[in-house]
Amino acid sequence: MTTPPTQQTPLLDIAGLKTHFHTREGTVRAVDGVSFTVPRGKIVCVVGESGCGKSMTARSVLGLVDEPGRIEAGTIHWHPSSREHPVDLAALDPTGPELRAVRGGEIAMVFQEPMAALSPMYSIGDQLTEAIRLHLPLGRAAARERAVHLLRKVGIPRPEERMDAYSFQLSGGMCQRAMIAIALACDPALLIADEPTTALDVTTQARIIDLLRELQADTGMSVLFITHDLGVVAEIADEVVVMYLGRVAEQGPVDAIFHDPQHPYTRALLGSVPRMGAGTGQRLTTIPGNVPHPSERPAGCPFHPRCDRARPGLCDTAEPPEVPTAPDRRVRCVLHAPRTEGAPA
Ligand SMILES: Nc1ncnc2c1ncn2[C@@H]1O[C@H](COP(=O)(O)OP(=O)(O)OP(=O)(O)O)[C@@H](O)[C@H]1O
Repeated sequence: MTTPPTQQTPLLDIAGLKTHFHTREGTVRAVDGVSFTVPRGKIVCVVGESGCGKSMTARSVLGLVDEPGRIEAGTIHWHPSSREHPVDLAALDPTGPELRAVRGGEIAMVFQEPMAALSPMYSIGDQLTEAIRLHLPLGRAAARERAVHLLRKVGIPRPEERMDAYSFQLSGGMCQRAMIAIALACDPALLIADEPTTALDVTTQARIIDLLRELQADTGMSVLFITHDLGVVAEIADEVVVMYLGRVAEQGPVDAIFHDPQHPYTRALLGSVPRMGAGTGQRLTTIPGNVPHPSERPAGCPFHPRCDRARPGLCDTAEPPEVPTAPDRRVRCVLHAPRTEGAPA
């Protein structure tokens, strides 16, 4: 029996994903039981402090986890409309042809450092044309025409001339636009953007965010956007996944997360950034301490040593399950866990 995806079928469905690194010092549980979905035509932002496992979650989707890391458990169901059946990307050989075809063809990725991601040895046009011809059956002239069209689409002025430029002749913002053009070369159903604006100045950052929003609306693709910056989340997200130490602390629609954060970690993150319209007298707070290394995960809820609402004897003993608090929201905190003996009212 065939099951073509409907608009309600998630494009990407990550369930119980565990990606660990087996090092000489011990096991680093970088991603430790992450579950969330990316709906069709939506922008999902994964947010959290450095080291929470955001990048490793994204890299796991594409089989780009470096040694000694590997996916230990979980599924990553991928169901674009071009496929009748979903495929579990976690079960594919990361170096095999099936995942290679998905990478860059059905799912594209842009990274933080556009200068480093582009080769200084080849022109922008050559790199773009190669990306197009790798996945589409186009001749040289047609691929070049598509390349110029893509450069224009990502807002690069005089695209015909820029085809011959090298990355070192372009600004950081222009390089990131070129990277986005390469990512769009094959009309991906999903674009994974890992901190794509972090290395750029604030004005350029805002322009790239606008561009990604426009491209998403224009093409209908989904975007999985990795960032530590809640300002960026507010600008671009439809849905938000808040990660802490390899797990999802809270997830839900962007308005709900910003107006009614339910996990103390989300509240603390929001308390550390200025809010628009809140005036000049607003008090910003910092989250005490640092994210522990995953190999030194605290017992119980991993956030409890930094949490202003932690209950001794409860939060430091058992980690609460992730529970729904609304049809489209989930949170992993004892404050929202089903009542158990000894739990706070
Ligand atoms: N090759 C590796 N060997 C061992 N541990 C690793 C390796 N790569 C990443 N890690 C660990 O995995 C954890 C998660 O890393 P990840 O890059 O996903 O975090 P992140 O939330 O994306 O942070 P950042 O914003 O700093 O990139 C970190 O504690 C990191 O030290």
